[in-house]
Amino acid sequence: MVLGLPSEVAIVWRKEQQENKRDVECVDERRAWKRATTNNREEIPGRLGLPFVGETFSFLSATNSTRGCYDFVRLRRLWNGRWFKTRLFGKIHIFVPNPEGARTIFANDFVLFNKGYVKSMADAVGKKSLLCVPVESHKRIRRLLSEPFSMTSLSAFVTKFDKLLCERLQKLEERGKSFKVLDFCMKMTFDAMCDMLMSITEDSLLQQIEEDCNAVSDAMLSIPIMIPGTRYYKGITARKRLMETFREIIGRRRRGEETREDFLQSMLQRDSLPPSEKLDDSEIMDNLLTLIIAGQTTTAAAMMWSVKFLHDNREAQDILREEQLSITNIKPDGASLSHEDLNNIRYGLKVVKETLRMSNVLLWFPRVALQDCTIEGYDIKKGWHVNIDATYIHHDSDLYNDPLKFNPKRFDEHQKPYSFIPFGSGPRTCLGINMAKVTMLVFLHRLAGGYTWTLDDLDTCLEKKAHIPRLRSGCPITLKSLSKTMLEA
Ligand code: HEM
Repeated sequence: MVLGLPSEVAIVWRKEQQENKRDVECVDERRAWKRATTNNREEIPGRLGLPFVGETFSFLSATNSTRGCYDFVRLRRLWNGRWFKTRLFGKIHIFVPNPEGARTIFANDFVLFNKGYVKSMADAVGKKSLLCVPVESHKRIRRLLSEPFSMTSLSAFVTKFDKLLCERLQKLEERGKSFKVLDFCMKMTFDAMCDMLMSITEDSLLQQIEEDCNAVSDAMLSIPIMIPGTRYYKGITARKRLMETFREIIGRRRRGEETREDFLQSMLQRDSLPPSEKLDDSEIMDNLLTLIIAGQTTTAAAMMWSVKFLHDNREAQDILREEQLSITNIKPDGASLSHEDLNNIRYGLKVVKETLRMSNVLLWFPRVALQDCTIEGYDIKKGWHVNIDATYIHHDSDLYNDPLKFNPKRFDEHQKPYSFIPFGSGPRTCLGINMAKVTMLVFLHRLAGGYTWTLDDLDTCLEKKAHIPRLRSGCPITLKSLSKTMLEA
């Protein structure tokens, strides 16, 4: 296979996964035949390897390669069929490959399944984080956090994000130099989120918070030993600094020295309400940190993939551009994008969905079985890790015609339930789903509606040691304003 041509699909394993599908189906057929003829309840196949170690080294090796950690899953499926088990870091893992299995898990979240408790994660983001709290607190905290993320509450965010984006894109175009889309989107999403959450706009403070958030994020899946120099140590120290900063801001607001219209203010306004209707300070602070970490890298990676996919698919890019121009052409020059305008970006929304389907920002969603149970006829033991394999589901040719093709129009039709799950589903559905969508829509609107771009590095390798698939190159592009492109044409 020749790599690196612009017309090619970005990631090798995607293509290979598809090519391997027939082989995987053969393995599945043989197993189905065995099941039918022997009348035995079949075990999930797979290699557990040595106690504790299992296949951990193969997993780490895939994670450390430019093919990304999903390559580990792809290969095992090829050997074992669609359902397989493996042992990683001492725990048995099952990868659940279909919408029916996904539905069973989502529908029983907190009852039969829960997120696995990882000590380093709770230490880093905090025990009161949505990612770590038990079911009773989760319901309350989630309800109270949700309101500022509803579509109607995001209007102010849309206007601010649009303004910031326009300024920064214009500067980059005027400079005329190549820049990495990934870095640009990481900064954009981080700055916009800190503004929306706590009205922080000062550069030096933003930089400090970003560095600390990155350290916390790195510590989330590290070995929890407090030795100076380790990822865990750096993360915990960064967390302390962040909590101090958040505490100071909360203090200033409480003393009336500062009032803003932002997420934090809306939480503090509940101070006089009964405990069930408000968050305490540690809940507020842990979740401020959680929102930044959960929202920044995911959204930025998706934005980067949209640029790559649109570059490789000129037809989709042209349709998208036409739609954006039809919106800007009827607005006064320089007018901001309103929340209502976003409702008219219909093709753009399909581009967002297709980007999320193809890029699988979160490759799989991990859960632990709280008791013995069955999923799709397979016995699952208490303590096993069951991973909803969104990547496989999103590339299954039984669910998506020609799944490797970037084809936003496929979303003209409704998808089968649980076959499109980039934001998960059930009680743990992504809290930032609306924010992620509007961020991507505004970005696509301004980028395709104002510029053309060249991709300056055709390398399709993935970043090493990353759990979110991102191009190793960072997707460098050079912008040209549409007016200049038209003059030259
Ligand atoms: C394209 C961008 C995004 C994607 C693909 C994404 C995806 C997801 C997924 C799949 C889950 C559920 C995981 C599971 O079931 O285990 C999730 C949870 C979550 N997301 Fe997002 N997310 C994105 C952006 C955001 C943003 C912008 C925010 C916040 C501002 C955010 C905050 C959260 C939070 C707090 C949770 C945990 C919810 C809970 O456990 O109740 N996400 N996200």
